[in-house]
Amino acid sequence: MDRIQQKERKGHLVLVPCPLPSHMSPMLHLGKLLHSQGFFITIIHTQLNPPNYSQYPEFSFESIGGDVLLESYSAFDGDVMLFLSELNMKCEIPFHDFLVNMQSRRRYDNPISCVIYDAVMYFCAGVADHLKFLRIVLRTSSAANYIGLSILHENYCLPIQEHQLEEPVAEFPLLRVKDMPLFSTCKHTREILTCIHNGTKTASAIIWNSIWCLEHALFERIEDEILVPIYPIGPLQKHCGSFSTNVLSEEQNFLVWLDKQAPSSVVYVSIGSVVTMTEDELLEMAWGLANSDQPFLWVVRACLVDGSDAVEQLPEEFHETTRNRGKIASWLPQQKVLAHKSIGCFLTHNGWNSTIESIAEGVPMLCWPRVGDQRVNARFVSHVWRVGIQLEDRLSRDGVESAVRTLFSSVDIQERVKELKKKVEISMRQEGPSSDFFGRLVKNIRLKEKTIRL
Ligand SMILES: O=c1ccn([C@@H]2O[C@H](COP(=O)(O)OP(=O)(O)O[C@H]3O[C@H](CO)[C@@H](O)[C@H](O)[C@H]3O)[C@@H](O)[C@H]2O)c(=O)[nH]1
Repeated sequence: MDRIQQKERKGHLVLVPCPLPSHMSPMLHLGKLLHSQGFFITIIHTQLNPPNYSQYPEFSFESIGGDVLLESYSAFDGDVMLFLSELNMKCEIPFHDFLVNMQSRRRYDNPISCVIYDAVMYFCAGVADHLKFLRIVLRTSSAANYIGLSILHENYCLPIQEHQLEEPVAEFPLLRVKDMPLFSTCKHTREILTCIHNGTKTASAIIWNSIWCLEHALFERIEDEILVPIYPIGPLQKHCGSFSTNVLSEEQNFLVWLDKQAPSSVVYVSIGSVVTMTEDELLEMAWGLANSDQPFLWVVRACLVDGSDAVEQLPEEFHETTRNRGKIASWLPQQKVLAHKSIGCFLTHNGWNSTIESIAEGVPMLCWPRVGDQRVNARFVSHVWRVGIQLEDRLSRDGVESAVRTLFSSVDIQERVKELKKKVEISMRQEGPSSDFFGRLVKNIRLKEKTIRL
């Protein structure tokens, strides 16, 4: 039974997640947290990757654009900018109609007090402002990525010359030019970055799925520049540990296998939910793991290698060599895996969720960034927080083997990541920064609600 009864709930928040799985999940976690503070929560979603209603009985759901068909991300050949452009164009009118409809019913129903939307769903800004709804942005990537994108946006001078790649970025020397979060240069890129930035800078507040102890200097820099209150309340997935999803029985088998491995010995390998690799990279990764002599647990999604079943492309000789110490899964409960005592390192593409999940569990990283913000995150992991090693250059079996060996023998890196894990734990405690920022966020929304009612 809910601690707060339905009739006692006050304040109605409309949450608009982006349908990509790694964006959807932080927003749903945020919804759970806000619901625990007595708000009504309505989740707006598209027909693409709709959330599973039965896992969230406490929320209301509204599907917008019933007959507006959205193509899946893969139809855009991995071009996130083209995907976002299409997504925002198709959602704007249905979302407007939904809010107008809610406004006309406001005398009877619990009126909406605020729209909270993923920064990349930038159509929400114009609609909410036009209809005079309070709006707050959720950012699901790092503060460093935000700064990198702002610099790109203001100094748009692509394409970057080859000889500049190793140079530090003048406005942000923690990054080299080649670490900048460049996305595609599709004709909409500039327009999309402008929309995302303008929407963020003019919001009432920004919620960040990041952690004060990791990026406080950057948050201060951003706040000075844009004068919008920032609430770094992450890692959202960790706040909601108690709400963790069920583990399927086939996934349970992998956890049982982990139980049998030596402490801190297993290399966990995953490159997230959308990134793909070539057949050549798959083979180099496989032989690098095999030659490292460490046990490994590897997430090989069905669509990991474009156009064919990735597992079938692994040679029989590889399976033979690693039979007793390697496991391949199509999907795993990643947070549970990272928290397992047998995990010794995470070979990751450094998506932001994976990066903070790894830090939160004190697991050092082998960074193999592919696109966009992953390069920024990898640079911070390897050179700012110094809790990992980056695989530079073309992926090779020797590179993977030698990086795994170096990481397992680096006591410094292991100690630093354990220290960082402790700082994250402190952040999440009742008086810690993440909890404190969350408390302030709730107060801010309640205050604004009152102003709106007056
Ligand atoms: O077997 C698996 C593999 C992944 N995950 C989860 O899937 C999420 C993956 O998210 P992330 O690490 O952020 O990677 P992507 O799916 O690639 O995320 C996209 O969105 C992120 C947030 O904006 C960006 O940082 C990335 O660059 C972008 O590719 C994480 O929560 C993982 O725990 C699982 O639960 N099981």
